[in-house]
Amino acid sequence: MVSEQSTEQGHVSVVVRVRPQTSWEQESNRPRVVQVVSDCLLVFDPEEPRPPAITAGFQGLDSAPRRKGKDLTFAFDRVFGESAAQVEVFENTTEGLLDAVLNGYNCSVFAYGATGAGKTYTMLGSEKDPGIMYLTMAELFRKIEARREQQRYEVLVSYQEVYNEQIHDLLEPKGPLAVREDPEKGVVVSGLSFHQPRTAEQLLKMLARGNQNRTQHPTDINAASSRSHAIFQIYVKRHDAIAQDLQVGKMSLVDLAGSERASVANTRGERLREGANINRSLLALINVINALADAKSKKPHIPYRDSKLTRILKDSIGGNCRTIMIAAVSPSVVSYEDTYNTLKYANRAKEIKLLMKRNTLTLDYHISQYAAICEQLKAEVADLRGRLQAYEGKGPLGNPHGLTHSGPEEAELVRVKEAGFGHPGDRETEAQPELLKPGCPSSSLGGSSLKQDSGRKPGCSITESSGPVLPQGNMPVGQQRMARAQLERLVATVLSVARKQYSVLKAASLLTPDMIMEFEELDHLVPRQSGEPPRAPAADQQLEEPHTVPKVALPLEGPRFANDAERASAAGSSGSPPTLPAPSDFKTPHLPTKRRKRTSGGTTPSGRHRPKRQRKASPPPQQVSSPEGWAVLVGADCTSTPLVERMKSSPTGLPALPPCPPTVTEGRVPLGPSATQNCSTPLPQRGLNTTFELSKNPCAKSGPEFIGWENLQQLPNPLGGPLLPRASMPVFTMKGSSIPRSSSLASRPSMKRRRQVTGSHSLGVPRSRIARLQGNSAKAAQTTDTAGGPSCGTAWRWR
Ligand SMILES: Nc1ncnc2c1ncn2[C@@H]1O[C@H](COP(=O)(O)OP(=O)(O)OP(=O)(O)O)[C@@H](O)[C@H]1O
Repeated sequence: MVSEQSTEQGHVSVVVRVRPQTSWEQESNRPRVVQVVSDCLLVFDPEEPRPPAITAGFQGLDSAPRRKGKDLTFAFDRVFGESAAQVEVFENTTEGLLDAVLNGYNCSVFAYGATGAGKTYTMLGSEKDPGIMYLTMAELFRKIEARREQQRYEVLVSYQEVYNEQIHDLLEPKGPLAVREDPEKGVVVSGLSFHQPRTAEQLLKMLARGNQNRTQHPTDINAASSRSHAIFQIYVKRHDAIAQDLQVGKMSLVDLAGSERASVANTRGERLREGANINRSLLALINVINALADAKSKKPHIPYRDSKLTRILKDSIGGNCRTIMIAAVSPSVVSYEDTYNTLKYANRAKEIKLLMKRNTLTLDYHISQYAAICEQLKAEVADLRGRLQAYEGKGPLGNPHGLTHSGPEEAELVRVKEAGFGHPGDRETEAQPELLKPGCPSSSLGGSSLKQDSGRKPGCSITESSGPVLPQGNMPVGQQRMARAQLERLVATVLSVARKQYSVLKAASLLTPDMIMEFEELDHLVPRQSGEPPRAPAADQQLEEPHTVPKVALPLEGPRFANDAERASAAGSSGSPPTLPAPSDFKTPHLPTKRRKRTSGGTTPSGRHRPKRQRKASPPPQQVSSPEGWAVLVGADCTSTPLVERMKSSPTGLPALPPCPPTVTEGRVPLGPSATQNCSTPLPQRGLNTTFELSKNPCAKSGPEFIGWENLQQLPNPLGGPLLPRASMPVFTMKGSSIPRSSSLASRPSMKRRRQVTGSHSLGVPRSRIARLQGNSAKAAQTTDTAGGPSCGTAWRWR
């Protein structure tokens, strides 16, 4: 692919070279019809008396206007008189193009003129007096040598002729070659050989050999008349060591066959046919020149296809090609008409406009990009190797990831690390894996959730500050106790603030039943969070070996209290922080009714409108077997409540660390009453063990300190069954205020939707990475399936 980087405008340069008279012209004392006035001016057929020098051998020139001078003045870019040396012509024409060729431009030099006008002499020259082709190559090699340190060049040459409308390779003669146009390469002569001369001397030999293959035949005008158009092309490929680009310049040196008049050249037979083809192709060239000169539009029709010559030279005449036309003329009156026509066409060619564009192969840009990509891939491979070695070094044999537990959480943790989140140098992703705690769902580790540090669900990282918390699976017992102590202090602080708020609101009579309920919940939950020693062995086991905990139903809640006083007494005796003062105006019997109304939408007893609960995405709540008994409604999730919003906006600025409800499961299928709650109640027929598991979080515990607000938090069963408790309804949630107050359950569908979205989104990031690590992808996928919707942080975001 060739790109065009820079352009230059200009016109075709036209120079005229007047050859010296031949010996027989001198002997015949023929009058001159060309007078060189200056380096740029000549006068054709000047008005001056000429002696009648027509001899008997040149009857064909009798019609030449000897007496009647045209006296036409032509101006060209350069005019070389009869005494001009080859080097002078070269230095004032082709040499100026060499730099352009070396910089990736196309250039061409044509020698145009009548037969015997000196075209071949100018272009090829002789061994003693080499012409432009040789001088060009010699200078080209010299320039390349001078630039050797900056750039690296390669030179290729080809030499072909167009004879009788057929293309022949002059350096490797074979059959006629076909010409075609390649959309990327331009004009291509199929089968044309390219050669790489190392020195100018090699090139000179090549030219001599090629010229021997060129079709030449003597005519009356030229004893060595070239019967073909010779095209010598030089390709210069430049490799720039700094810019890493590749530029290819092409120079075409063309020695056209001379137009001839059969009557003058006295051609017959084959020579006559040759002359006809020569003239036809030259006519096509003239038409091309005229069309290019007359081109007004951007895409004029140029009749390149009228001849093989013009087809080959399509990209070497005007346009994107610095072009120099060397018009060779004879000064003798014998070539009066030919000289006149040549000067006219040369003068016409001056009008051809050029728009030179540098040819740069974009391939080299790709190569430079490949180099960068290779370096990037190398770095990535090295990084992956290092991480793999780190995993292998940590873990026991057969467990390359250093996991002591085979639970899904570790697999998830590994998956996240493998997904690149722990990439060195990435501060955000470096820190995130440390925030991971076994039990945190996979979805919380996704890209989006990683960016929202605060989005982790409470309990996933137990810390008073924002410092990282090591996964408990790897955390020593001492550290776990310290973390727990921090949690207790934090919860105690939060509880204190809540109490103050409660008192203020109560004094201002601003408490609503929902708020009361929420404070009650807080009061209920906090003691369990705030450091009560775990009672159930399973709970301790969860802390240290969370992945060995079997999936069991949650235990029953603690004993019920008949009233607030009893509840407060029980809480105080348990050693937990004092509970909230029980609202005296709290009427427990009202709440079931209120709940029923709320679930069906409409208006609450207080007159506020409550949105209708969206049951569609919510799993069916567990039916309670007995009105007196509590079943843990694990489907309740951590959703936002106004209390949290108020606390977040509290002047204390304390972080609202929400307690965590018992672990929820993927399906959010409510857990049936456990044996300790109601041994006679059969468990639901659905696969509880596959859908429920206990949270490692101490807040998941339920026990004696659970304040019996059964009536307050009973919810109507949509199936018409007994009322459902919402004991596990979280107090601190993260959702925005758009969620209706006290609508934790109502927000469950949205939570589920959010979880689904989060899960898919977050998993989308690692998935592509995992694809590279086949050995772990299946494990990760399995993890997602088995623990995809569990407890903490699945869709939790701090807002
Ligand atoms: N500048 C010059 N100085 C000396 N001799 C020249 C010069 N130009 C041409 N000649 C001589 O003129 C004769 C014809 O020149 P040349 O063969 O180059 O003509 P031509 O244009 O190539 O003719 P044709 O088209 O038939 O091939 C040759 O003998 C050549 O040596």
